[in-house]
Amino acid sequence: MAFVAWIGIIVIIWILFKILSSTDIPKINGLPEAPGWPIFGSLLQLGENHSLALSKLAKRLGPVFQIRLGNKRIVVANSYDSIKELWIRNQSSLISRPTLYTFHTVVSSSQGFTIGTSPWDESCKQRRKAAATALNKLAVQSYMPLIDSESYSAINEILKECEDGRIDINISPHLQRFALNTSLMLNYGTRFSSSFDALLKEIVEVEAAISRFRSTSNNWQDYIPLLRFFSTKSSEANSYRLRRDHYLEILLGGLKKDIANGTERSCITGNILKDPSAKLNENEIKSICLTMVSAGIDTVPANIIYGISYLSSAHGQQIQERAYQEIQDVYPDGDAWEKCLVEERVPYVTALYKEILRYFTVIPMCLPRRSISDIDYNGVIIPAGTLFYMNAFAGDYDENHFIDPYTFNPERYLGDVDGTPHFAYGAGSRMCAGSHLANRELFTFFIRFISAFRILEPNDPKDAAILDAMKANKSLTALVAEPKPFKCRFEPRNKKVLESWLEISRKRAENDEHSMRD
Ligand code: HEM
Repeated sequence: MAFVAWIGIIVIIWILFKILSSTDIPKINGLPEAPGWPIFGSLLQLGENHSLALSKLAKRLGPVFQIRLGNKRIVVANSYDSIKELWIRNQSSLISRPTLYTFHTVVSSSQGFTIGTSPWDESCKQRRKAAATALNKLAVQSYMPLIDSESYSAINEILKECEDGRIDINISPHLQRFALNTSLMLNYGTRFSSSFDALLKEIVEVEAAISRFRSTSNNWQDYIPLLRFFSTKSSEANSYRLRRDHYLEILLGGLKKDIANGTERSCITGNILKDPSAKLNENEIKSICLTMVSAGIDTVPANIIYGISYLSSAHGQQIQERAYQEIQDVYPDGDAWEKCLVEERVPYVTALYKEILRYFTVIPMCLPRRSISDIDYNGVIIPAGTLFYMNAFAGDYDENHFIDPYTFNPERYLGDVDGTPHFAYGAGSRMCAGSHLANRELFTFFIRFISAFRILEPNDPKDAAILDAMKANKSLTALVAEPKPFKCRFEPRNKKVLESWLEISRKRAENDEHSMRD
């Protein structure tokens, strides 16, 4: 009898073990698997820094392997070639996105999903199309006056604060405002006039918090349904959702009022709202607004801030001098300030921002995908419905593709460059829709900044920037890297000339303002 009882207990334990270790997709035959525990899968091994932990596993298991996180089975790609194979050659299969509990059920329950978090369906297709039209080359050129006035105002503020390079300053607030204003102007035709505006602070804080709910490493309840009963995350996420709803209402309400009064600026949402043929309903319009506000809010400033942090170092100063010389060679008469708005003709500065994008890869674990059809990967059949994670940081530091990847070297992007220079914008069918706009923002900013200032190390060495991309990230569990605080000095190269450039941009912004009101 006792023997039968023991058998019964063993069978129950075995069944429980099987249930707790089961996954949405069964084990994929032929693909290496990372070790894991019942219930948790590999969550415990991955810790806070998923990108780094997965890179270490890849050394043992090879560039592509399967991993179990709670009850989800995920295929992870960790090398340049494997990402290209899966994300680009199989892009029609990898066109969808998964829905994850925290972000999709709690954070997004009122304003809908952003484009970047929407599974592929007819509505997502329409929204992506509308966003892509509003972000194509021609459209982006028409937004350059905004980038002109926003970069003018950031540089003007820094000039006022820098005391000709004598004091150490923290430039983050100026650059966050630059990026946020650009997003808000593009989307709603509105802007903040001071870097310390309360609503600006609110938006930056809430978007950063929501970015943490979107990370692959911070939300165990996405993978372990049992935790949803105990987690305090849901109420936290809910409170950020309410705060976000509040400012989105203010922004959209303001634009609708401006349209009613005929005082609106030309902007993406305004154009959609006024276009009777746009086949988008209210929720889809809100989704696009949410996408535009959130997409560039942390990614663009993170790249600019990291870029400046590197340039302030001893090695960065050599890079600055080379960039300055190259700008002088193309524009010997000092008209780079103006010409950068209409053309991208300084290859070294283009190479510089590409290297910033690669070196800092501010979304180290790219936004997740879900496959909609089977994929044959080197003879292994990965079934439709599988989750895919791109370890973009690992791809961008792949020694088999990039020579000396840990060295910051813009020259790697001079001359003939592969069509996929890096994975900072992801890749394939759902690659970043705003990459052209972001590139233009980065180019304009660095041309103007390097023409305006010598960026120098701080007087106090303890405020110096950290140059290792991973170590310089304050928030490893967030979706988007957050630069750790640092200070540097800005010495105007030629104050008189700089003031004359600033005056031209200021006058132009003022005229725009007047012609809009007339
Ligand atoms: C340097 C700045 C930026 C970086 C590093 C960046 C990076 C990314 C990445 C990694 C993705 C996911 C791509 C994938 O799954 O393969 C993405 C998606 C997206 N980004 Fe960006 N982004 C930036 C700026 C912007 C801006 C300024 C906008 C628009 C105003 C924008 C709009 C979008 C949209 C709409 C998607 C979703 C695409 C889709 O799911 O179909 N991004 N971005």
